Amino acid sequence: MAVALEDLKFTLQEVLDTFKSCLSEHKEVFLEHYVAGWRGLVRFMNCLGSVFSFISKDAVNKIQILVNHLNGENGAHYVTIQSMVKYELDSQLVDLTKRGSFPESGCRTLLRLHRALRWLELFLERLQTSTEDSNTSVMCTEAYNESLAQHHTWIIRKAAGTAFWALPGRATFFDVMNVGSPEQVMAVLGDTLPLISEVYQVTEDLYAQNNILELP
Ligand SMILES: CCCCCCCC/C=C\CCCCCCCC(=O)N[C@@H](COP(=O)(O)O)[C@H](O)/C=C/CCCCCCCCCCCCC
Repeated sequence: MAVALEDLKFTLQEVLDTFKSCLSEHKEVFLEHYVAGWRGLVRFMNCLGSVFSFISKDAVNKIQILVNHLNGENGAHYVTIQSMVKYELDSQLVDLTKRGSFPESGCRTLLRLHRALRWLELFLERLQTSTEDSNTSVMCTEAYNESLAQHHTWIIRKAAGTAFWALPGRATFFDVMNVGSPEQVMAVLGDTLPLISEVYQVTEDLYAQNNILELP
């Protein structure tokens, strides 16, 4: 039986390794590794239960759009996020003010994942400073309200808010990360966070310089 990549067992270490290989020495972000990082995260979410499947589906859909660009005839332009942005803007392949001809542009699709990466950064920051009594649903909701929620419709915010209450407690959450004791989880989080933050910031700066942070 064929098993989808997203259904394989998650280890946080793998995601760490993927984000490590995301940045070139010139701070370019390799799209292939960026997408692989998201695939790892979706695997993690799939371990948390079917209540998250509407989120997972959207993420998988966006990952697939980017993979299609990477594997398409213009794939050479999609090696890094920088080359993708330049190519799509120079070739006028991006809807800049309202949705129209290019609903699957790499720039708008990646922007959605990029905003979600900010949620992840904020959530992991909270996890890293959490204690045994901390509530994962509260941490997740706070991180969401400070980031992604601002870009979502009321109905999505409600659905996401409801799903967050189904998150397992901190101990189970750490188990699913599959890296060992809580101390080891903290150590891996300490390694992971700066990498994720750097990838986020490089992408944010690139989008800001090109004035494409609000693509429809
Ligand atoms: C290291 C381990 C700890 C944390 C692991 C977290 C794993 C999270 C994995 C995936 C996160 C999902 C990313 C979701 C991308 C959402 C993109 C988006 O904003 N899409 C909306 C806009 O798209 P367009 O309509 O403009 O094309 C779309 O409307 C969204 C639909 C689905 C709902 C999205 C809710 C996002 C909640 C993100 C938090 C996930 C919480 C997971 C629980 C751990």
